[in-house]
Amino acid sequence: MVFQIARSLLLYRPITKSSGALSRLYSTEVPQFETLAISQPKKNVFHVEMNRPKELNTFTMNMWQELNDCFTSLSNNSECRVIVLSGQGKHFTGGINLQSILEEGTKVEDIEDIGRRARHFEKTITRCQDGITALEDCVKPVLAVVHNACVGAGVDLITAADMRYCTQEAWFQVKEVDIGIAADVGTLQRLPKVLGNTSTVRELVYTGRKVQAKEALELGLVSRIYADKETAVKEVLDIAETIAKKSPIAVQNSKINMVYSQSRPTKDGLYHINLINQAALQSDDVKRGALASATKSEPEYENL
Ligand SMILES: CCC/C=C/C=C/C(=O)SCCNC(=O)CCNC(=O)[C@H](O)C(C)(C)COP(=O)(O)OP(=O)(O)OC[C@H]1O[C@@H](n2cnc3c(N)ncnc32)[C@H](O)[C@@H]1OP(=O)(O)O
Repeated sequence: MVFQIARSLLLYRPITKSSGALSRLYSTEVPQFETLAISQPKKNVFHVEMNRPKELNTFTMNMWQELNDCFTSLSNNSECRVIVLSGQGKHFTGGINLQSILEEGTKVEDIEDIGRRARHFEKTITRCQDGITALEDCVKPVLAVVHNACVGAGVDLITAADMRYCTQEAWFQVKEVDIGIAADVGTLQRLPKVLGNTSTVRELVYTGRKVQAKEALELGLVSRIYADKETAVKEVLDIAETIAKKSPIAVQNSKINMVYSQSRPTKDGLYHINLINQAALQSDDVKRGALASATKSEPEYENL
């Protein structure tokens, strides 16, 4: 009986493309970038590839900005439910472009006052931080696939992703100490949470030693190791597809709450999800999901 009522409710509310007010909020337009390539290999699954293979996907000022623009845009793109992030070419990334960091230094040479020079760097560092934090702020899950080198800023980047996978020849290096800086775009804050261990993190941060794929798996930095990049991308796209078929309300609110809860007391996190679910429990997705579970059918959900 319950299911008959639920079914009739659903029949009167067919799935339509977002329109009217919703379409003003959510765009399906996919912007183009110089440093990133975006494709849609599966329904509701987007693939973002760092696209500077000749430069080993090293981070320039433009790339930090484009990462921010890209993930902000996909967060608001209703067609997109899950994002897979990888790098084109030989390595996932060689970290910050060393030329670009030296150039940033020369930009302040004409500014005499230290306070004003500092303000210049404040803006630069914020721009870099925002490029990484955009992955965490993006309400769609981000699944990173690392092959070969993942150096410096690459570690900052993947620790802001939801899940990490790698190939068997992948390696990771918190290398900032070797270029004379304290990591400032997220590794120091996020890696301890990812690994659940500050002793190992501090060792990696202070020594800059390389972590091979096997150790990365043991430490919990990655969830799985694949034989090669082609297999890794294919398998991770399949995981992404599984997620993309779930309720977008459930998946996205889970991410929002997990990000919110990661640096707050359990009680605050519980209150936050309580507030979210006061509205979300009234969503069509609950009716569709419950009905599909009860009838062992495949639910379809409206984009979000
Ligand atoms: C406000 C800022 C916040 C952000 C901070 C971020 C900090 C960081 O990311 S720290 C880490 C910086 N990156 C490095 O120190 C990487 C150093 N490079 C390497 O470890 C290796 O080159 C690498 C593993 C990436 C690749 O090794 P492979 O054997 O495959 O190639 P190579 O022959 O070493 O390099 C090929 C050419 O690429 C140039 N190159 C490598 N990395 C960078 C880089 N990060 N920036 C600019 N150029 C890079 C390398 O010099 C070679 O050039 P060439 O000799 O002209 O062929």
